[in-house]
Amino acid sequence: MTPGARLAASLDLLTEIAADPRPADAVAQTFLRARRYMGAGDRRAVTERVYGLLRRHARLGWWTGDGSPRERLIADLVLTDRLPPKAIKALFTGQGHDPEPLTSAERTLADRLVGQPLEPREMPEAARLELPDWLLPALTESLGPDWRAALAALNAEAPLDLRANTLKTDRDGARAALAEAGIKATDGPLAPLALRVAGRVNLAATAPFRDGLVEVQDAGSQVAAALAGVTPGMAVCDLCAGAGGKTLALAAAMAGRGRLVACDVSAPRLDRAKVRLRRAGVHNATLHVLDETGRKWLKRQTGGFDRVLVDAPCSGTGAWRRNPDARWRLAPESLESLAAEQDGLLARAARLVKPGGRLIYVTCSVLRGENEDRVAAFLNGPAGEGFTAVPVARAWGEAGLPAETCPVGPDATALRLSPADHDTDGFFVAVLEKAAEGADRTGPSPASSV
Ligand SMILES: C[S@@+](CC[C@H](N)C(=O)[O-])C[C@H]1O[C@@H](n2cnc3c(N)ncnc32)[C@H](O)[C@@H]1O
Repeated sequence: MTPGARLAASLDLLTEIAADPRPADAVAQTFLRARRYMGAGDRRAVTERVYGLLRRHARLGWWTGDGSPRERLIADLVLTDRLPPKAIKALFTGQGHDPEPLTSAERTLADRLVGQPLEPREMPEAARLELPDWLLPALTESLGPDWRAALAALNAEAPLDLRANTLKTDRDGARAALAEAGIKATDGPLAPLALRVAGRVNLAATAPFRDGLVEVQDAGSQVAAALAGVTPGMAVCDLCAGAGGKTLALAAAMAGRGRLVACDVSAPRLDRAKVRLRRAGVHNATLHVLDETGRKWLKRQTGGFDRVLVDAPCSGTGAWRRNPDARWRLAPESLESLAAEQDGLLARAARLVKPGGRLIYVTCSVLRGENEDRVAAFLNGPAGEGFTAVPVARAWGEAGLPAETCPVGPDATALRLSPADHDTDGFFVAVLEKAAEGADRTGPSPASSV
């Protein structure tokens, strides 16, 4: 494809993303699948341009007066690529697959932006930080004094992290298999099975992926799954399993022994999990769609599990690096309904935990209202009766994670991971233990330390 044709394809994809309620990566996947003629370099160029435009959405919107995808692209070529208007005109020829020539308004826009910075001093803070105005207070309150750096890191490109599948290999074995497939991987942060791949690769086409030696999973997500402290022989329920990212990690920790149940309200997501579990060589997992029948089945499992993982539906603010468009799809009402859903899931999960067992609450949100506040509400309410928060450092050690890498002190009862501080996606994890039968339940209020 010519450089102009790549820009035209980028515009088509951006326009489709703007019109589609699905997340950008799902739209991009469909878009690229329908264009098999595009080579690897073309795909990379188009994806990089479109994701760049999504990461600069508010700033380009400020300069163009919330302009069309075409105006934003023209502004991006001037403000980010620093192309002079003459060079832009040479790309927008209308010939072959190039975009249509610039209109006179578009020429004026390009001329006006020459020499301007992407982020001038007078640009409002929310636009500079690529945030909806209404979300700024909740984010600054949740992220603490370094919130600017935290937000900048959440808008950077994310690396590709893999988890070595211990049902089939170990980290060195996976690394060697990747190297044979031409992929260089280094150790990822915090998680002992994490491998980090430099640059963009077509992992799905490689033998180590097809043979189930590695799975795609952010290192922070690997830590969250590890903190469940699952061991072979346990009964484990992954209540919001989705496409199985954490289910796979739990299965590997169980080494094929014990009972693993993966539930979700979404049948298509569980279908994707089924494919991944098969590829990974997992044979001890059963999947349950939580429709009416599934819910009735689950009710009969009361007190049946050593571990129940609630990887709750959330705002996804911690995963903004991977889904830069997600920030514009959030609404204040959705945060309220998510909190209610999270409370409901915690209550449902609590009933499934055996005495002496644990409930692990995880989100990929950085917002207090979905994290510490939900855990405190649970522990202080009737559903959390008999539960206490386990210190993270204890759960860390029990999970076999090296003590020297534990990011929090001995008393912390919740873990927050972030791109700025830990080089992972943003995650929140709390491990909540149900008192063993006959245990003394008196003691300090467990919620006070969350
Ligand atoms: C954060 S995602 C799970 C990601 C998955 N655990 C992973 O690691 O790949 C949250 C999931 O919760 C599911 N969900 C939403 N409401 C639910 C409910 N009431 N019960 C169970 N699952 C629910 C969603 O369909 C979604 O798949």
